[in-house]
This record gives sequence, structure tokens and C-alpha cells, in this order.
Amino acid sequence: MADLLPVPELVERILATVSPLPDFPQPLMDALGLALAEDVVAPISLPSFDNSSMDGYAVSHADVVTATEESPVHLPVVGEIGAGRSGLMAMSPGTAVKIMTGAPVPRGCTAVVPYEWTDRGVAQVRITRAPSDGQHIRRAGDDVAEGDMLLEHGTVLGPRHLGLLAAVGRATVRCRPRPRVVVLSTGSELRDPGTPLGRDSIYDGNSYLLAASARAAGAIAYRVGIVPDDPRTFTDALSDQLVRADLVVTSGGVSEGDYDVVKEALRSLGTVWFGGVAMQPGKPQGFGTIGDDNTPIFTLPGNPVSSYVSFETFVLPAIRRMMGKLPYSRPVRRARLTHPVSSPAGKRQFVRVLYDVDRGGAFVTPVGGHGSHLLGDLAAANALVVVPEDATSISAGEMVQVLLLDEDF
Ligand SMILES: Nc1nc2c(c(=O)[nH]1)N[C@H]1C(S)=C(S)[C@@H](COP(=O)(O)OP(=O)(O)OC[C@H]3O[C@@H](n4cnc5c(N)ncnc54)[C@H](O)[C@@H]3O)O[C@H]1N2
Ligand code: MOO
Repeated sequence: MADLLPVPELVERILATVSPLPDFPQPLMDALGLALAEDVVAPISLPSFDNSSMDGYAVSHADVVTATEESPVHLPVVGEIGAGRSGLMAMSPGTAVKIMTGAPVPRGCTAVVPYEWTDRGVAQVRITRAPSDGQHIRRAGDDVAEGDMLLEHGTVLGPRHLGLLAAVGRATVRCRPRPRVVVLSTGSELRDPGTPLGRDSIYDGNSYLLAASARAAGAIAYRVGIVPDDPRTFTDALSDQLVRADLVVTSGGVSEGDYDVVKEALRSLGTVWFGGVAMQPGKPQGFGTIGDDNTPIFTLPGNPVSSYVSFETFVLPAIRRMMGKLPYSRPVRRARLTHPVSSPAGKRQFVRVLYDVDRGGAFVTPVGGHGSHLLGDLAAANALVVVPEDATSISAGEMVQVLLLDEDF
């Protein structure tokens, strides 16, 4: 097993090769799901002016402090302020001004009486309940103060962050963009879904599996689809695609077969490493750079489960690093194993499992067998148990390391 590269070594090599993409200002709606490449400090306060939290009457608190049902207070109504209208800047004691929710309170107003505590009078208002001093006034800066640190560098922007950025007037924010990931699948036996299938051919599931995984990781995925097992055709397809690629992923053609096209086409470049990694599935791997821009390329094995597990282990951290998203690798969770599993010595084994949580805690149950062609079982699973290199079996009831495949992180 000495010739197999340990998984962490290849991950380290990948992270040392792949750089974060340069950041630039992006319109807010394009920034959803991207990592901030700046610290955002509040350019204004929120609210930016004192305003009413109720539809009602702006008053001087001292004028209404005695108001009750039995002994109402009557005040002349001298004006009206709607939201977005700043006409009336000040009011005198002994008067009331109609005010709408969100409208700026005039100077001299120290409380707002909601309509429900009044007769809704137009020329004069009858007030039957007293607000406390300052009640129903939202003070400038009581949410966010100008100069506050709002969002830190590296924050992955979700809807709430974008709402806040817009509310403080930011139209753009500096983010690293989504990497453009080109996905090619090799194999003369492959056919496109929706076309007839001969007895010796199979549908190209992998380019969908990998392109969808790239998109789910936040990348822009270009699914090129099928390239036959011919090195020349493969090289031509690759150079055509390089102009739009920040990263290339291929599937198939990297083991020991007589037609292992990817290896054959790329080996002579001398910039792509091919070899075995101490993992199962996913042993045959290739990683390096190609073209004038040293574009990273991952040559993943063709067996569907191997391809998927390889993507999770190697490509996902690279995409996240390009986007400035931490952590790079999927976080390891813990759960209790319901059935025993075995694992080859010296290899990190990824076991397809169903993860579930009940009142007894988190459990994982193996789904199907170890075969790396078992795509049906992969689709039925929602997590992978990671069996460490030094373990050959784990008993039912033990706590294990789990990767939750649908988890946002
Ligand atoms: N003599 C040896 N043979 C194999 C070894 C080995 O060490 N010595 N390793 C095995 C392992 S492990 C894997 S994984 C595979 C990887 O092979 P390749 O990357 O060269 O992939 P292919 O031979 O092209 O295909 C393997 C398998 O996957 C199917 N496949 C390929 N592409 C797709 C696709 N786009 N969609 C769906 N299915 C796909 C293909 O038909 C084959 O069945 O090598 C083992 N052999
Ligand atoms: O490692 Mo292969 O990737 O087991 O099927």
C-alpha cells in the first residue's frame, strides 16, 4: 500500500495549487451565496431618523400623561405626516399631528398615540389612554449605528445579509465570483439520456452527477458531456473548453485499462499527476494544471460512486477555496452506527449511509453494498461514514465520523 497517496496529502497539494479567484464589486442579487471579500461597516444608521412605529398621533408626552377612558384629553390636530414625507419638521406643545408608521417624528414629539387609543378625530382628537414617555418612537441608530461592523470578510451572503446591505444603501459588495467548472465525461460506451441505448452502451450519468455537484457547491457548471475514448478528440475538446474554465473535471479513463484516454492524453504534458490514493472508492486519481493559465484539472475515476466521492473529497474543497468559503472541506459530524461495517486496511473508506435524528440522537444506517457502480444506493443515501485508514471494521453502536451530503456549510 506504500505507493498509495494518503487522502490528506492530495487535499493539501490541491489547496496549495488552487488560488482564491480575484474579487470584484458585484450587484447584490448576484452576491447571494458568495463569500464577502471585504469588511462591511455601516455607512448610515438604522433607523436613519427617529420615526413612528404606529399609525396615530404625534404628541408631547406631558400633554397626554393623564389621559384615561374616564378623563380623556382633547388636542387640536394641526397637521399630518405620511411615510416618505418630511414636510412638518416641528410641532408645538398642546397640539397633535397625525403620523403614519415609518414617518419621521417632528421635533417636539415625545410619544405617539396609536389610533386605537383615540376617536381618530380629524380636527380634534380625543385621547383615552396615555403612552409612556417615548413610546412608539423608533430612535435613530437603535438597530444599527453608523460605523458599526455589519458583516465580516468571509461571510457567505444569504437573504438576510443582502436585506441588511440594501437597507444601509449598498448596491454592490466585493465578493469572489463563482468558478466556472467544465465537466467532461470520457468513454466510447457512453450515450446521452434521451437517446437510444445499444446493448453495449450506458447512459452518461457522471457528467450530470458531477456538473450538478459543482453547481450545488456554488460553481457555474458547464456540462460538456461525452468525449469518446480517443486522445486526440479528448485533447481538442479540452483545449476548446479551456477558454471558459477556471477548473476542469473529467470522469473515466484513469485506471489501468487499454483505452484510458485521459491518462494517455495528459501524461505527456508532465503537469498532471496520476496515481492511486488510499481511499475506497476512488483509488485512481489525477490532479494537475493545464494550459497557459495553469487551469486546475481533476481527472476522476469513471465508476459513478467513485466519481462522486472523489468530487466530495477533492473538487469541493478546491471550488470553496476559489470562492473564499471556509471551511474548505465538508465538516465532520458524529452519529451512532446501527449496523457493523468492514473496511480495507490502509484505506479511508467512505460508506453510503442514511442519516437520521430521533430523540435518542443521530444514527446512521448503511445503504447497499460497497460496489462503486451502485448508483441506486448512492441516490438513496444522504451521508457518508468515513472509516479511518487504520480501522478494518466498526461495530454496531459505535460513534462514527459522518459527512452530511446535503448540509449547507
Ligand atoms: N486492472 C485494474 N482495473 C481497474 C482498477 C485497477 O486498479 N486495476 N481500478 C478500478 C477502479 S477502483 C476504478 S474506480 C475504475 C476507474 O476506471 P476509469 O476511471 O478508467 O473509468 P472507466 O474505465 O472509463 O469506467 C469505469 C466504469 O464506470 C463507468 N462509467 C464511466 N464513465 C461513466 C459515465 N459518464 N456515466 C456512467 N458510468 C460511467 C464505465 O462504464 C465503467 O463501468 O477502474 C477499475 N478497474
Ligand atoms: O476506487 Mo474505485 O474508485 O473503487 O471504484
